[in-house]
Amino acid sequence: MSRPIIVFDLDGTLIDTAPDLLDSLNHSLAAGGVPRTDASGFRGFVGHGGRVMIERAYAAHQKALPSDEHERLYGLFLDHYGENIPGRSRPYPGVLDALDRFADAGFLLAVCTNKTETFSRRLLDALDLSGRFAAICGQDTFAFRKPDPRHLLETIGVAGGDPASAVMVGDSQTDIDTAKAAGIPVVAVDFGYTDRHVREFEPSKVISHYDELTIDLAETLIMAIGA
Ligand SMILES: O=C(O)COP(=O)(O)O
Ligand SMILES: [Mg+2]
Repeated sequence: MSRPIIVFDLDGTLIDTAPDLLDSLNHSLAAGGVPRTDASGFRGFVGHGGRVMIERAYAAHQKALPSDEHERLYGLFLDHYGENIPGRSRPYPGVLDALDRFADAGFLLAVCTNKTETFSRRLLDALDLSGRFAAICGQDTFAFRKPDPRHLLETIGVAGGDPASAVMVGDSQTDIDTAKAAGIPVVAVDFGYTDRHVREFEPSKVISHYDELTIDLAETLIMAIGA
C-alpha cells in the first residue's frame, strides 16, 4: 500500500505571503494608473495567480485592460515579486510542527499552488522548506491548474501518492472546489485569503490553527471518503 499524502496549498495556507503579493500587485497597478489595493480588496483578487489578480483589480475599478497592457503589468508584477522573495513572507504558526508530525507518521507531503512553480520553489527554498515536499507543483507545471482537479491529482502522482489516501489543505474556494472535484477530502484553514468565510464552500473540516491538523483528523477524513 502506498503512503498516505497530505497536499498543501501555498499562499494563505502554508505561508502568509499577503504583504509581499500586495506590494507587488500595487507596484504593477501604479504603473497602470490604478489605485492601490488594500488587504481586504486583495482577498477578493488572490487565488488564481498574479495575472488574475491584476485583472480583478482592474475590474473592481471598471477600467479596461487591453491584453498587451495586461502582459506588461503582469511582467512588472513578476519582476517585483521575484526580486523580493522571501520578503516578509513566513510560515503560519504551527506549520513546521505539523509538517514534522505528518512526515513522522509516514505521510508524503506535497504543494499544489496557483503560484508559478519557479516562485513557489524559490520561496520554499528561501524559507528552508523545499526539501520536505515530494512534489511542488504550480500553475504552470501542467497544462491545467486549480480548480481543475487534474492539478491536484497530477501533484499526487508526481509525489508518488495515491488519491485514495490523500487529504488537501487549503484556504480558498479554489482549493475546496479542486479537492471536491478530485474526490479528495479537504481541510480549510480560516486564516487565509478569501473574501467569504471558507465554511460557506463546505470543506470537509475547518481549522483555525495547525495544532488542529492532527494525524487522527487526516486518517478519519481519508477513511470516511473511502467508506
Ligand atoms: O497566488 C495565487 O493567486 C494563489 O496561490 P495559492 O494557490 O498558493 O493560494
Ligand atoms: Mg491559497
